Parts: sequence; C-alpha cells; structure tokens
Amino acid sequence: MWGALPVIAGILLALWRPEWLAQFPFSELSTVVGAIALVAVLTAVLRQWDWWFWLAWVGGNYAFIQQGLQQPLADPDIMARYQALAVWLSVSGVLLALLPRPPLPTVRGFLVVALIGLLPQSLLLASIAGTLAIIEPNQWLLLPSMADWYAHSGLVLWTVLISGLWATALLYRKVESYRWSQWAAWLASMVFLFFIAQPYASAWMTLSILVGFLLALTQRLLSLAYIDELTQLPQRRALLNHLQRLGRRSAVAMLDVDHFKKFNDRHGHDVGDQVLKLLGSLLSKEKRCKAYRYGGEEFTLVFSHNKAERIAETLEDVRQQVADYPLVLRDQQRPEDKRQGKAERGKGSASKTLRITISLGCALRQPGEATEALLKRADQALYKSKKAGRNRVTLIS
Ligand SMILES: Nc1nc2c(ncn2[C@@H]2O[C@H](COP(=O)(O)OP(=O)(O)OP(=O)(O)O)[C@@H](O)[C@H]2O)c(=O)[nH]1
Repeated sequence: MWGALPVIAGILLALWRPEWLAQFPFSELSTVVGAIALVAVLTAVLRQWDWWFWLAWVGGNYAFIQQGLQQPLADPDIMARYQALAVWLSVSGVLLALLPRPPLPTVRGFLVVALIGLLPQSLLLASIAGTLAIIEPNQWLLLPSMADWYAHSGLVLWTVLISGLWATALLYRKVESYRWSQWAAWLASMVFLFFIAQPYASAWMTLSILVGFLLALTQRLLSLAYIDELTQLPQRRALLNHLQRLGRRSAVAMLDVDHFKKFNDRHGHDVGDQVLKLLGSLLSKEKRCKAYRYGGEEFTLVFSHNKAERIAETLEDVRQQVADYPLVLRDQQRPEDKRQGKAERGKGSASKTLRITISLGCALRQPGEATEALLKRADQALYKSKKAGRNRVTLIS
C-alpha cells in the first residue's frame, strides 16, 4: 500500500494546486534518469529484479514523452502520437501485470526489459502512431453525449474501470503488497494523460512512481526480514522487537506441536509443513494475543496484559481449537491436471483429515525482567506441560 501513496499524493496535488507542479527546481532529465538508475541499482543489489520490467516500462514511456510529445497537440501528428500513447499505456501496463515474465537476471529477461523500454519509441513512427490513434480509447468506450461534455470521457471510464478491476483483483487475491506500486504506476500514467499540457507533468509522474517503487521495495524487504514464509506469521526478529517495546504488564506463552517428529516421520515433511501453515493461519486469527513463529514447530503468543485468568482462558481456547480442528490436507500425489484432479476428488483420494495437539507454557512478566529471562521461563512452563502428558496449558507467574 505504501507504494501507492506518493502517486495518490501527486494526483491530489495536481488537482488541488496544479501551479505548484508547473515548476521543477532541478534539471528534469538528469533527475529522472538518475532516479531510475538509482532504483535499478538498488533493486539489482537486493535481488528484487521484478521491478526492472516496470522500470523499463516507466523509462520507455518517459523517453517517448520527451522525444515525441513536446509540441502543441494542435499539430495533427502530435495528436496522433498522444492518442497512440493513450492506447499503449492503457494496454501495455495491464499486459505487463498479467503476463508471465522471464526470470532475471538472464539474457532472455534482459531482452524483454530492453523490448519493453524501447517499444514506446516505435510510436514515433508516423505509421504506427497513426494506426494506434485510430483506436484511440475515447472511441472504444465512447458515450457520444458525454464525449461532447468532456473530451476524455472514454479514457476516464476506461481508467476507472480497469484500475477498479485491478485493485479488486489485488485485494481479492491478497497478493504481496508491492504489487500495489505497479497498479499505482499504471494509474499515474493514465492520469498523466489528462495533464499532458502541464509543464513537467511527465517528470513528476515518473518521480512519484519511482518513490512509490522505493517505498514498496522497503516494505517488501521488511516483510522478507520479519515475516516467516511458511506460516506468514511474524518471526523471531519481530518477536524480540515486540518484547522490547512491551511494558511490565505482559506475558509470553510458548507453544509447541506434540510429537511432531513422529508426525513428520509418519506423514512426511511436506504434510508437516502444511500443518504448520494451518496452525499459523489459526493463530493469526486470535485477537486476544499476538502470534509469532519462534522457530521450527514452536510458536510464541504475546499478551500485552498480565491478567492470569484471562490469559489462561485464552490459552485453553487456543489449545482446544487446535485439538478440535480437522486438518484437511491436500493429497501430495494430486494430479497436476485440474480436470483429472476434479474427477478424482469425488473418489475420496484427494484429501485426508488429521488432528494434532499442542502444549503451551506461559510466564507472566516479573518487574524488571529481561526478555530473554521471560522467554526462558515460558519455555520452562512449556516443558512442564510436556512432562505432564502434553496437550495442556501451564501458567507460571
Ligand atoms: N515439516 C516441518 N518439520 C519441522 C519444521 N521445523 C521443525 N520441524 C520438525 O519438528 C520436529 C521437532 O521434534 P522434537 O523437538 O523432537 O519434538 P516433538 O517430536 O514434537 O516432541 P515433543 O515436542 O516432545 O512432543 C523435528 O522432527 C523437526 O524436523 C518445519 O518447518 N517443517
């Protein structure tokens, strides 16, 4: 989401105070090229190559605007280029988000990056611009009466429709949040078309997109560092940060899957992974405490109060929920082919239901107690639960 913020701020500013954006305090070209190069180097160093496709898209569009759209639109050739740009921006960004891309860094990947960056240059050819201008977006979705009222009605409708569908897909599929910066890049480019006559519009657009990329990159790295990939729970580093911020009135519970080694041996490591994933999703829904994956098959629950009765009740609920939860596991030999899989599902071979139990140990924080000592005591409480027969809660003050 952070990646979309600069773009939204830019759009609001453009609507509210267009004159502010009519000036540019630096050398425009070197600032934009420098910013693109900076993001390209950063993403390469951090092995986040996916941004290169989008950087090529943004850079190619900016280069075309600089070379081909610096004269008044009253000139029919320039108008044809403008309309061709509208078609190109409308379609290419959506395709870039949808189509699979070759891996980077590979020769094939770099060729596609170069192609995306260079394709807008072809709009400088009168024949290509002329052909695309014929299908100018105002005419695809033309509402004739509205078109008189507002010259860009078709483009506005298209932008609202596609960005709405795109945003819905992102929300629905709960994709990684950095994909919002790509949505924002497309939206910013489409909105730019309405501000084409404004000086420096393309520079501000490109810079806002790049700042969005940088923020999204930072957010992505943070999530890579703090979120456990398997369970999608925050992991130990995040836990230690949280514990340091916690006050005196707090408590920590350690939680461990019972006989998980046997479970892995019997059902396989992949099934074990699925169990941890399901457990992670179950714990993440618990609102009365914050769950972390401590490591392996151990989880931690953090309470920001030390009311023993309420904590014991929560932990007992969690234990019971896990014990009662039917773990429906997908068959590992499930066919790749969806149709074949569907046919076999009815035969009861596609999934199986298992149950697991967990043991929990909790320690209430004592005045002045260090986080390591608190975790150690929670671990001792967990050990007591294990010793006492598992599938139970032990709380020590
Ligand atoms: N599938 C899977 N297994 C894991 C993962 N991390 C740790 N394990 C397994 O968890 C098991 C932990 O075993 P133990 O520490 O002996 O504990 P246990 O078998 O659960 O026995 P108790 O805790 O005494 O009930 C080991 O077999 C690890 O391989 C993981 O990410 N995925």
